[in-house]
Amino acid sequence: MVGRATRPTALASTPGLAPQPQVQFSDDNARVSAVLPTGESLEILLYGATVISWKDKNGDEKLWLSDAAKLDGSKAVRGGIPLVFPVFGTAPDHAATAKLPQHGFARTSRWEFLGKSTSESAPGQAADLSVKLDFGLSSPSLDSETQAKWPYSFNLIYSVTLSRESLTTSLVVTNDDDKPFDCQVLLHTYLRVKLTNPSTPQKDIANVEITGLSSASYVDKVDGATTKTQSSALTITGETDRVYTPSTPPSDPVTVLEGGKTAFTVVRDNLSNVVVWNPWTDKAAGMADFAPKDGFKNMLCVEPGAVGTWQTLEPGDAFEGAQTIGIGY
Ligand SMILES: O=P(O)(O)OC[C@H]1O[C@@H](O)[C@H](O)[C@@H](O)[C@@H]1O
Repeated sequence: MVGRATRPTALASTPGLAPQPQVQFSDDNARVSAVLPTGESLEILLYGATVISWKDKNGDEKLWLSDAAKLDGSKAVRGGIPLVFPVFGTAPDHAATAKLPQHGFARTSRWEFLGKSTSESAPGQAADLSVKLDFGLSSPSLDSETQAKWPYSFNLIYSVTLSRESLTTSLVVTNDDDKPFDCQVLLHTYLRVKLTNPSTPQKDIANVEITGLSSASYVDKVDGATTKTQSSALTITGETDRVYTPSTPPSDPVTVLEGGKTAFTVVRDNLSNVVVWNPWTDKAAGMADFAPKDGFKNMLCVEPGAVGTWQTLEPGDAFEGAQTIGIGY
């Protein structure tokens, strides 16, 4: 296991040599943050290992976080990137997970910060660093109530890598038990829709288009869980809650366009589903931690996951899934 990292890192200097740029880093035992020498930054709560902020070099926030999100560990965070494990939604008909709350317990458990590592994008490119932050959660650290509801021995390692143009989040689930277990995982990413394209009159979700899902089948959760096929680019014009199973390789990006320009690309690794969610007016109004109430116009959840079926992990087996979100304009 990687040791705990030390507190704020400053520029390193060697007598006679110019200081080498380094990643600024802090850990106050509740949240961990990192800033690259080039200005990009990241903030992660230990509660849920929830990424709550990701900014580009200009300080522009890339993730949507509700103004009313609870950040004190009393409720799953409304925004950022909550982690869904071991069940997506609820599964009343799946005996082993039936007792768990919506989206499982990973997003409401306190994770351990395992450490950080930095790397150069290319040898000798010291100014072009990326940083990887690792977090862990395993069965003994769950509260007794949750342990009773899901009595399996498991280990989760969640790695969040910030580089100049992208954010990668990767989850490894290991079965440490002597019996198999079933699980689902999902990276519940709230992208911020901000439209900085000056030629676009309406600066919100009305001008967003999602490509890369054409011809994918999906379960439409707002239409009685019927299965449909996406015919063209997806636009958001009302409550949207869909579980896509693209037939294209996970490395083919799902692209979020704002006013015709690429705002985000989402590439999956070993995750066969993409959930697209926007609560729209009524659902947003019904969520106490959703603010402002018209915030649905500035957010879009694009959630890579493995949720269409159960991943059955035999003792000692591991499952790994990841997303890389690239920044467009
Ligand atoms: O309110 P929660 O538990 O954070 O869930 C938010 C949404 O998460 C999405 O992933 C689900 O598809 C939706 O059905 C759900 O409403």
